[in-house]
Amino acid sequence: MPGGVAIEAKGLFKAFDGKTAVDGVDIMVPEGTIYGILGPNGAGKTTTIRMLLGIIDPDRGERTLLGHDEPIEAAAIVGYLPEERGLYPSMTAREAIAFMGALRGLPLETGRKRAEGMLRDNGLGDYIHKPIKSLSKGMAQTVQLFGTIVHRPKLIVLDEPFSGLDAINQGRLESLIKAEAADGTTVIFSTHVIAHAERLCERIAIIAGGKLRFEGKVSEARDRLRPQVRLRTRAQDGPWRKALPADAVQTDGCFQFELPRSGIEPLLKTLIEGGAGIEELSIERPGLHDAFVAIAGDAAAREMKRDAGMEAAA
Ligand SMILES: Nc1ncnc2c1ncn2[C@@H]1O[C@H](COP(=O)(O)OP(=O)(O)OP(=O)(O)O)[C@@H](O)[C@H]1O
Repeated sequence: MPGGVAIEAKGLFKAFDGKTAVDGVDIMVPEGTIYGILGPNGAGKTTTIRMLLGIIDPDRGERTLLGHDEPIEAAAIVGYLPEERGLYPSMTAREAIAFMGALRGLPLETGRKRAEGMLRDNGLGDYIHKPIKSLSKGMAQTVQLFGTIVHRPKLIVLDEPFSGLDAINQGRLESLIKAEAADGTTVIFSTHVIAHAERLCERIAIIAGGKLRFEGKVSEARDRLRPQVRLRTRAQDGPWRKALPADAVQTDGCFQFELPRSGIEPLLKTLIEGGAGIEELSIERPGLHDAFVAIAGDAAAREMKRDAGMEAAA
């Protein structure tokens, strides 16, 4: 049913051995959209995903997955890539994919045919009958992803799917996610890299320290900040300067300030009439990174950067 809700969760709470991991997370994922769960390592993303899927039960809160109050009942129409990757090293790429499909109820023969098609279409045709242990880490991860979606699930859930992939394979994965969503599949993924969510997602949840900091449209998150104006003038001073906001910052001969509530036109009029000589003017809408900092704070944004840096160095 297009226009429906694939996942709805309210007030999810989970503690392990008395230590709170997730505290009051609400999530609403419209069908056929791409949804991101953003947060630094240890924020509670995996625990949230496990609760949404019914792998673990929340201590408090409710969730509905594809219309099921018991999420595990929807398992056959869900594809889940866990954060811990792993395939049987001796299985061939084709068998690994077909086997994962069979676990979700797909006949083995159908799985094998689809596996061959997916591997060929993605430049891995030579590896159909090769064992997993002969593949690179990125290739093995791609094979596991194919195994996750071979039964053509209605909902794809990917826990940190970009981790461990190089830039080219990350780009391929982004294209695959977009293609699945264009076909009407709902995709939800967790990440500590804001750029992936910014490029792909319609809606996001920002989680830090187990708490939900934001849930809603990416555009709503970005609209929490005022657009930024950059202005370079030929004249350095004049009566027109009084028209600039008091907190305008001047760096390298460029003024930077938030777009005034009155808009840019009254300011432009004063600059033009005052002979300031406009050499450069831009009005930029803040990106998701700036919105993340405003919502979750500098410390959480620094943790995200650190996590991404540690991963690149690994
Ligand atoms: N089974 C468990 N037993 C005990 N503590 C757990 C368990 N699962 C998660 N935790 C704790 O809950 C907190 C949230 O972990 P979670 O794995 O959900 O975070 P995350 O955002 O997915 O981060 P990461 O990407 O590092 O896994 C962490 O402090 C973690 O140590």
